[in-house]
Amino acid sequence: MTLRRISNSLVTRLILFGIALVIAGAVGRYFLLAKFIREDLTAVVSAQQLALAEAVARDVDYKIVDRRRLLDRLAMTLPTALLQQPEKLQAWLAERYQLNPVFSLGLVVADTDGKIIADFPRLAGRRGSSIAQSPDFQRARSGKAGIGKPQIGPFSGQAVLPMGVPLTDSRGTVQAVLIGITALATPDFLDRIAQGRIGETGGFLLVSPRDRLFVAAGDPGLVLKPTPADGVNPLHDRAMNGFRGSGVTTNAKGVEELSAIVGVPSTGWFVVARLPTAEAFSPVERVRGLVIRHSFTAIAIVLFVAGFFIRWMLRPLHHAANLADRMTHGEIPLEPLPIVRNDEVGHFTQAFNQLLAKLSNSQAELERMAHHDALTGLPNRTLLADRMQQGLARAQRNHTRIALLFLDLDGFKPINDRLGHGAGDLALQEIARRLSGVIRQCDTLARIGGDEFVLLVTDLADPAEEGVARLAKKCIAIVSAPLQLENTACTLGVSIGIALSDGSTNPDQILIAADKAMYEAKKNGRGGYVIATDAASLTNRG
Ligand SMILES: Nc1nc2c(ncn2[C@@H]2O[C@H](COP(=O)(O)OP(=O)(O)OP(=O)(O)O)[C@@H](O)[C@H]2O)c(=O)[nH]1
Repeated sequence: MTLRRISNSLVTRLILFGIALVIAGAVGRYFLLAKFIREDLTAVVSAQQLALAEAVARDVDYKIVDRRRLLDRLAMTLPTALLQQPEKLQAWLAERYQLNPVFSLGLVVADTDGKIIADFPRLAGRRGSSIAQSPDFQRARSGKAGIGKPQIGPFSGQAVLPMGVPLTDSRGTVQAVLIGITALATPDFLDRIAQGRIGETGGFLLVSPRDRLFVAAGDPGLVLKPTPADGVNPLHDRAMNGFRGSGVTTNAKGVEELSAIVGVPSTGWFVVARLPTAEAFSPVERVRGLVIRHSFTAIAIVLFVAGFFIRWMLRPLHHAANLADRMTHGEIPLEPLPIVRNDEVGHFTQAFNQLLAKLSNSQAELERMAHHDALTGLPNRTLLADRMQQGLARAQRNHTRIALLFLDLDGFKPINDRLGHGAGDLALQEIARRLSGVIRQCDTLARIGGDEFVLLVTDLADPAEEGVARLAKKCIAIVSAPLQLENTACTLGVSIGIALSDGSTNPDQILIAADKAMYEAKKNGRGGYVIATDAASLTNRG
């Protein structure tokens, strides 16, 4: 099979069409399915992230509020008289600290000048030092309680969160400042941020927008580091400006993340629950992989199964085309093709068979027209020649003789002239019918001209002359019987020339001899017959 034939093949085209459909379906599924799943996952994962961030933010808020309340209570209950008695103040702080050590790096009291007058637990160098320059001290000194900036503590060297509250006398005058300091790494403080994991690679961040730094993070290296500059992470920028909610963004390290942002009311901070989209949307990639693998499977099915199936479906068509080819080349006779199935191929084969039948009928009709006279339906000159050939051959083989009776009507022209051509046609048909009635089945009556008929008689029994003479008389009698044409009685006659042959002559010779004899009969006065006398010469002439 040549490449061209393969490329033109219906099977090849159907298979390619099937593959194209599979690929189109796969591409559609690859993009649409992935899009829908990603959208759905975004909604689901965002809701989960928000719930997680919400829980963590509430936890952080609770711990901050708890500390602030404790600090406020301590400030209210601290007797101002102790401010003048550092040792007692120190003992008072120790007692409170031991009762509730949430301020892991201690409680500190500074006088109005910023000098630390008591602290517990004691840290080297803390007592006696000045924190006058600290904004947290200054805020509390001015009468406002508040949460300070997360920072590295100057005495502990650890990341800490200071909280300050003013100590006032009965008139409301600030007498000192009480500061509680919590190490950010204190257990059960921000550890849900530091240790919390979302999925395999996600986690939490705690951001202070006021201070533009990370308060806590899953990555310890980020703690107290400044937040990214504006423009680096669009979602972070929005969060810094007050946005709370979820979205997909690319972080400072270039990783795409799905992040949910929830505020911590007591501090103005916000918690970020983040999960890289590569992990959040991993089902999308799995679905894509699945679609691609299934597409290959589908293509394999189209190639192997559909390929065989289509070949099987079209095999009858292929077979029918082969048979039709062979019929065209004459290798097998024209005959109906087998109808294998009642499908389109079967329908096509049936239509072909009907066309073939119609062609065969037309061919048979043409054949008949080529060998018969249209007016009378009798064999014409061509068929007569063929029959003569066969008759002569048989006579020679069987040592019998044949006779050719050349009949020319007498008085036919006047019928035409008087009654018209139509009546003449009717007369010719009636004569043909009458003559057909007197001949044997094996003889041939032909019409070879206007009013000329030839009767070929084979297998003559001896004496042949007597037999043909009887036949000629019978023909003369039957033709001469009156005719009724156009309600007019008419009479015709016939002159007959007869030639006999033993089979050694050719058809033309015997026809010429019979024709000549017919002219003799005409000359003799019409209505009779003449048997060619030069039968010997007919016999002998080659
Ligand atoms: N109606 C009809 N006439 C035909 C047909 N073929 C030939 N003829 C006519 O038949 C006539 C034959 O002429 P003739 O042989 O002279 O007729 P006739 O009167 O029998 O004369 P003789 O044969 O000499 O006895 C002519 O007028 C032809 O035109 C035909 O198919 N139908």
